[in-house]
Amino acid sequence: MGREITDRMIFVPTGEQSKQLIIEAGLPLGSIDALPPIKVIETKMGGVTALHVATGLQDLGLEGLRESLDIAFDGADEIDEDLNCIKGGGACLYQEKLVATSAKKFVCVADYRKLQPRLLTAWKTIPIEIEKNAAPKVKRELITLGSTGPKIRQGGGAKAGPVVTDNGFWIMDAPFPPLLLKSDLKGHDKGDGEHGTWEVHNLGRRLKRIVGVFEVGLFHGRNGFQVAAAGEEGGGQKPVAAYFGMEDGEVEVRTAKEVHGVKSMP
Ligand SMILES: O=C[C@H](O)[C@H](O)[C@H](O)COP(=O)(O)O
Repeated sequence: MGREITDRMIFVPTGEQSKQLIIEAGLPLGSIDALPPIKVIETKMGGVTALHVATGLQDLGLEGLRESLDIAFDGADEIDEDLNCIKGGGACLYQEKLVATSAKKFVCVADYRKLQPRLLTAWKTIPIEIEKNAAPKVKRELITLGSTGPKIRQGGGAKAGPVVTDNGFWIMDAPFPPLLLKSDLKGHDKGDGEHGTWEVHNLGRRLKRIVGVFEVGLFHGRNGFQVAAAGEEGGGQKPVAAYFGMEDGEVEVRTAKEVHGVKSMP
């Protein structure tokens, strides 16, 4: 893509690292809270004509709507056969989820080691962003839900004490047994933790309900195709496609099988 095209695009980062990459490449930098308005309205106030774009105070008055991103690209720590993802290995999960769900299409790019039949196969923990005062309570609840030995991520040699995210929160890495897909569910096991097993979507929703949890590093539920088919704006947490760099240098592409419209899912 030449400069004549990229200069007319806006690049929105998912964290500090990608922000620096965009700046260093000289690409137009945008921000997720400043996407262009869908329409510009002209109004008169006190005889003065003003262009009311869907920004700032107009948005607080819920009068404006912003454009969705056309496409979001990101990596993942693990991806299963249904394109559910674990993200947050680099502690950036919230902004990544914000960008993915603001994009009509989220495309995942990863190497072959990230592709596993089920989540929590090679990557053993779910990164969960938490408010630090809630850490003991969140840990207790995670253990109740079946997590064995959830731990607050430490900065190691780079920082004394816990890793602090871009949002000022901590990361709790929670191990769980490998997560089931909906197609795995049979008999009495609903994948709701009762039999020691969780289905991805069930666990993602359950973790998000814990008070003190800011965001969960499971990307599950709908993809962008399903959001569009439901007549909604924006995107889903799951990628519409994943590109895997294989060991032999080839690229394997997996595209989302679910394209039907589904409402009221994350
Ligand atoms: O917080 C970090 C993100 O979820 C990354 O996308 C993920 O950890 C994969 O990173 P990488 O492609 O560098 O292995």
